[in-house]
Amino acid sequence: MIVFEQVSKRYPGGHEALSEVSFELRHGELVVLSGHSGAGKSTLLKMIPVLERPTSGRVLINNQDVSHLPRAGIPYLRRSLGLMLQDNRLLYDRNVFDNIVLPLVIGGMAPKDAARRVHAALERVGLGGRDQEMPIGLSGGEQQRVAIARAIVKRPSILIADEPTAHLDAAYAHEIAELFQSFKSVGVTVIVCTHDPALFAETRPRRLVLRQGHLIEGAE
Ligand SMILES: Nc1ncnc2c1ncn2[C@@H]1O[C@H](COP(=O)(O)OP(=O)(O)OP(=O)(O)O)[C@@H](O)[C@H]1O
Repeated sequence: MIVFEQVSKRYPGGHEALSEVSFELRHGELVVLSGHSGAGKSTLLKMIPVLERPTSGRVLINNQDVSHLPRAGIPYLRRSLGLMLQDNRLLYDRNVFDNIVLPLVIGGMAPKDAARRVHAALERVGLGGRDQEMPIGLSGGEQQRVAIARAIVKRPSILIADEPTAHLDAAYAHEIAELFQSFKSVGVTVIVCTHDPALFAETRPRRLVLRQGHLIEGAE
C-alpha cells in the first residue's frame, strides 16, 4: 500500500537527505520511524502527501506513483491521508469543533454529517463533549488529541504523525502512544516518527530507522 523504491532526496544546495530508501508497508501496519536529528525522517514523511518529491526513485501509494503526480491530483491524494505534521498547529482563535470540522468543510461535506463525524472523532480520542472549548484551555496532551481528531475525522486509510508526543510529559506521551496503537485494530496504516520509539513498543510495531539518510533497519 505504501512503497518506497530507491528514493533519494537532495535539497537544492544541500547534501543528500535520503539515499536510496526502499521499503514496503502493508495495509493496517503500525510503523515507528526513528533516527537522529537530521537523519531524514521528516523528509521521508513529506514524500507521502507530496509536500516534497524525490530527486530519484518512486513512491507508490495504493499502486499510484505519487512522486510524479501532477499538482492537480494532490488534493485528491491528501483526502485519503490523515496528517499530523510539525507545522500543522491548531487554530487558537477557534474552538475545538471548528478546528476539527475544517477539513470536512473544505471537502464540501454537509454540515449535519460533518458535525456527526466531529463528535465521533472526539469520542475516539477521549474528548467527547469538549467540542465548544477553546484549545488554549486544554492541556498539552488534550491539544494533541484534538490534532489527532482533526487528522482522523476524514477517516483516512493512512495516518502520518511527525513527533506527536514531543513536548508532552511522560504520562501524556504514553496516552497518545496508546491511542496511535489502537488505530491498528481498525485497519488504519499508521506511520509515527518519534525520538522515543520505546513509547510505542507495546504492540511490537515495525521499526524503520534512518541514519544520515540511509535506512539502516526495517527495509524488510
Ligand atoms: N527544505 C529544506 N531545504 C534544505 N535542506 C533541508 C530542507 N529540509 C530538510 N533539510 C535537510 O535535510 C536533512 C534531513 O532533514 P529532516 O528534517 O528530514 O530530518 P529529521 O530526521 O526529520 O530531523 P529532526 O529530527 O531534527 O526533525 C537535514 O540535513 C536538513 O537540514
